[in-house]
Order: sequence, then C-alpha cells, then structure tokens
Amino acid sequence: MKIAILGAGNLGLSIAKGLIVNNAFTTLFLSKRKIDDIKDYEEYSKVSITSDNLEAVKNSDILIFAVQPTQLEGILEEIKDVLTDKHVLISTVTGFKIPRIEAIVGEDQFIIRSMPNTAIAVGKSMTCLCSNKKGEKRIAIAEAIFNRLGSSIIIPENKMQAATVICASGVAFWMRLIRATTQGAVQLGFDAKEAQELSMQTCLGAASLLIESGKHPEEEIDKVTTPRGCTIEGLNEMEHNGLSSSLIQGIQASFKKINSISDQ
Ligand SMILES: NC(=O)C1=CN([C@@H]2O[C@H](COP(=O)(O)OP(=O)(O)OC[C@H]3O[C@@H](n4cnc5c(N)ncnc54)[C@H](O)[C@@H]3O)[C@@H](O)[C@H]2O)C=CC1
Ligand SMILES: O=C(O)[C@@H]1CCC=N1
Repeated sequence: MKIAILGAGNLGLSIAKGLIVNNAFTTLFLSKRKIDDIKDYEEYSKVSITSDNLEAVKNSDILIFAVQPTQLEGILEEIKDVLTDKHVLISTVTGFKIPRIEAIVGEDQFIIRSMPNTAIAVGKSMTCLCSNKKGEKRIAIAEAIFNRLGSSIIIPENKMQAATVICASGVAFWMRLIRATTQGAVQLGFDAKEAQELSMQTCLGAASLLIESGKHPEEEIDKVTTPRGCTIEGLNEMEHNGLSSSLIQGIQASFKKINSISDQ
C-alpha cells in the first residue's frame, strides 16, 4: 500500500511508527509544513518526508489526514484537484463530518473517517471507522490497515464523537489511572520504577482477562474479592470517594466539550 500521512504531528507520527514497525506499507510519505523535526524518519527504507502535500498525494493511494480540525479544510482545498479514483481518503480529524469533506472534494471520492488512538504506535489502537456511501466499497482497506495496528470496528458517523472520548481521549484517562495506582504503590514502599511496572502490568493483565474470556468485569472482581478481605475494603473506599461516578462524569464532560467544538 502506498500511504501518505498528511500532518505528521502527535497522531500522524504514532500511525507512522505503527506502520513502520509492522512493515505495513509499500511506500510512506510523511508531510508537515516544517519537516526539520521529522528528518530522522528518512532513515527508514521507503519513507519520504516532504512539506509538499501535492507530492505526497500524487505518489500515494491511501491518504491519512491527521491535521487539526481548523487545518483540514485548507489541505483538502489544496489537494482536491489532484485526487483520482485510486485515492482513498481517511480522515482522523475530530468533529469534521463527512458531508463537510464531501462539500470540498466531492461525493464521488472514497471517504472514510477513523478515530484511532496514540497506542497505534505500538500496534494496540482501538480504532472506530465510518465512511460515505462511496467509501463503503473501500472500508475493508481501512479495516485491514487499522487491524494490523490494533483492533477496529465500523460504527455510524453519529457515534464518532463518543468514540473520540472513549478511545482517543481514553488513552489519557487510563494513563491517569495508571499514574494514580503507581503513586499508591510508592506510598506502600515500592520505588518509582517498580511501582510503575506493577501498575502497568496489572492493568494489562486485567484488560487481557476480559479480552480473552469475554467476561463482564464484575465476574472477575468476584474472583478477587475475598469476603471481609482487603480488596473489597479498598474498592468500597474508592467508590465512597466517587471512583466510578467521577470517571462517568469526566466522560460526560469530555463529550459535552467535543460536541461544543465540532460541527456535528
Ligand atoms: N492526538 C491524539 O491522540 C488524537 C488526535 N486525533 C485528531 O487527529 C488530528 C491531529 O491531532 P494531533 O496529531 O494531536 O495534532 P498535532 O498538532 O500534533 O499534529 C498536526 C500536524 O499537522 C501539521 N500540519 C498543519 N497544517 C498542515 C498542512 N497544511 N499540511 C501538512 N501538515 C500540516 C502540523 O505541523 C502538525 O505536525 C486532530 O484533528 C485530532 O483531533 C484523533 C485521535 C487521537
Ligand atoms: O483532546 C482532543 O481534543 C483531541 C481529540 C482526541 C484526542 N485529542
């Protein structure tokens, strides 16, 4: 696959890393206005860096847009005249809906919206996908790309904002939980490095138990909570202090914010 990432910032470079590590492309163009800080990527075979979006588009089939919402319109205007029927457009841009993309490049393009997260850099992104009518014929290509770099599901476009909160912002939410449990472990006597290792691996183990068994979290909690034991003591104290409630309220606040700043 000949892939271009237009907007090699935080997410664009995370996608690039995932593609490079998984050897999941034929050629890869990375575009950015100032390319000095991505010069290192030229060391990888078949990776080109450029500040010329048109060069990236003309030499690629799959175009992944990873610019800020305010920058997408300009970039689509810039490249629309060189689009051909070989191109599949994949936007990762938050809140920029498909009809708005179609209004610029035309309905007759394969248009896909994706919501990956930065764990794509290590092949573990949960990515949500949707497409325009024409893009339905190419969504399998997007699934193939994102499934090599984690997992993907197809959702209706009206759930993309919610997907952004849970999957994209979700990485930050989980990081904070890992940081908090690390701080707790330091207080119990582990040094900082050990504490983080214990916290990260326990988090990974808990998620893996659910992924591999398909069980509900409470079923696994029942296996850990000895009657009158320390687990239920800790869990109940956390809940008295609003653990679940605070997470749900945070998700609601994030969703409210995304709806206030995007066009759907
Ligand atoms: N950072 C994240 O975890 C996630 C971000 N997103 C979405 O992905 C998009 C990118 O987010 P970030 O990577 O965090 O932003 P960022 O600001 O780190 O990256 C955007 C990049 O686009 C480049 N750029 C700006 N104008 C350009 C142009 N005309 N041509 C080529 N490159 C240009 C900038 O130099 C910058 O490197 C946003 O729309 C965001 O909402 C979606 C999911 C997760
Ligand atoms: O925080 C944000 O608004 C963007 C969207 C998802 C991740 N970063």
